[in-house]
Amino acid sequence: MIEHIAETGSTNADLAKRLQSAALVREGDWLVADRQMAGRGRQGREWFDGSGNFMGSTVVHPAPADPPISSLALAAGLALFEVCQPLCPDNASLILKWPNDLLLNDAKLSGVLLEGSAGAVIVGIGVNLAKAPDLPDRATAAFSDYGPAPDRDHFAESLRSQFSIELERWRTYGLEPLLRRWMVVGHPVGTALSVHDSSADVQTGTFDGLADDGSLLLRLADGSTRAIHAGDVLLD
Ligand SMILES: O=C(O)CCCC[C@@H]1SC[C@@H]2NC(=O)N[C@@H]21
Repeated sequence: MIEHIAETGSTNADLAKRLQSAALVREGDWLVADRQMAGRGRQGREWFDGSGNFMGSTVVHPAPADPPISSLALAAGLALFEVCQPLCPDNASLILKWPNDLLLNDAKLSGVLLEGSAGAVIVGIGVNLAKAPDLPDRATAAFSDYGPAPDRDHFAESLRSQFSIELERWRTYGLEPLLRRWMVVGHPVGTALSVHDSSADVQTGTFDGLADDGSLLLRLADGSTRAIHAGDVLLD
């Protein structure tokens, strides 16, 4: 089920509140907002409130036999990719940047924020359908830069359905097929990139594939490889 809300602070915060008050938040259900006045991004950043954009959150209740929870980030990215790829203009390229940002012609089209709450994981997704924010530090894109913006409600329904499919695959078949698909639609091996962590440390190198748990393998200048479990990746 998709619940619509006209205006809120953050759909992630709304679901966290419900989980903390022991309200039942069912897996597969989504909360989608028309406006977000305090949208949250990764690493403490704000998420732009773009009217006509998709801004929504859902919940995953981890089961004991599930793959590592951090790998949900990759499953969410794949769901987004599969929904957005058919909407892409022919003259634009769409790739996943680790772990789950979509880049449309190298500019950020969408973001995913995973937050833990009361034993559940909240998966919040924002997609620039109708408007991209002007950001000082990175290029952004919206589908509307290339043609008419996709219908938000139709998009929400496609994403709800595809996310359920990816979640089911993640649970049933584990990470191996997911990682294989990610390698097809993500930035290629050899891509020069830098990883910025929350303490402002920067590591540079080239992409050397994904480890079995979904972490990013970074090849450093000295030829050694380091597994990156979290951080903000910028492609050079
Ligand atoms: O920084 C990122 O790339 C992640 C952005 C995630 C934004 C979405 S919009 C819906 C949900 N509610 C929030 O407050 N944030 C997420």
